[in-house]
Amino acid sequence: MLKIEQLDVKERSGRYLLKDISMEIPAGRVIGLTGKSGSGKTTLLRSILGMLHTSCHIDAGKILLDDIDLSHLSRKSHRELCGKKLGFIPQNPMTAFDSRLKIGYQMRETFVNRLHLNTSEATDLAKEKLVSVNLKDTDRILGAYPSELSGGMLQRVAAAILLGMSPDYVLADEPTAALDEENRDLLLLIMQEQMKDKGILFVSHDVAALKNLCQNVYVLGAGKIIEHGTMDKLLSSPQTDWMKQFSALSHRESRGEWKWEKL
Ligand SMILES: Nc1ncnc2c1ncn2[C@@H]1O[C@H](COP(=O)(O)OP(=O)(O)OP(=O)(O)O)[C@@H](O)[C@H]1O
Repeated sequence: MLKIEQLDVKERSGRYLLKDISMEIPAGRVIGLTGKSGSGKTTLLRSILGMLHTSCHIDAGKILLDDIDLSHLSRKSHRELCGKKLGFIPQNPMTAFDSRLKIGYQMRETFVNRLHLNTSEATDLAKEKLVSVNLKDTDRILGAYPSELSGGMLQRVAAAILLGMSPDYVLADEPTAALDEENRDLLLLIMQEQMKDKGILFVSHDVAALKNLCQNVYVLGAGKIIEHGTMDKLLSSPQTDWMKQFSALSHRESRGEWKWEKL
């Protein structure tokens, strides 16, 4: 279980970026996180990953990963957990890759260093996982530089690395936001079918994805949890202004009149 208990995060001036956040992400469940732009979603993911900017710090509370408290770990110990216990799917996969190195080198190095495989085992694992995310032309993908692949392909390569690492918990930061419909559906299917034993925290504004994938959804507003429940309940009886607006827009979207833009 990944459990967050009464977490407060402050920036240097003393302003709270997160206040009294508590949530549970059990293994085998997908928990949604949504809310207005600037409400603190990325700050929460960064807190869990141990990647807060130096101008911010955890001021109170705990982040328990199977009983290890991450809130007081050194960056080095945190990094060791990342990959094996904790994985991340970024919004923009381009930022996850080194543009100067071929995909094959980056996949192999990750598997060699993190899983202690030899080069040939790492190459085999890379190929197997690329095929599992429907990138079947593995030699071409492994031989390509990141800039030679589309955003959807890179997002799938990032998913293939994650599947190879097989961490227990996955943090996904609006992973479908930059994808076309086909790649979006494919990524959601990969998460649903191939990551079904993981605990996933899924940050999104994608109503259909939140509805279909998540058992429980938390709504953040100005650094606090302002609502939570199933997506169906949040949409049918929204309590806060933001959720009322989100619900109204999502109804229009489902009739094909509206495309998502950040509220
Ligand atoms: N390094 C930082 N130093 C100080 N304040 C920060 C820092 N990073 C983010 N913030 C502030 O923290 C608040 C939450 O930002 P955050 O990026 O977590 O929101 P978000 O919900 O992820 O937004 P979006 O949906 O636009 O990605 C904002 O007020 C932002 O200005």
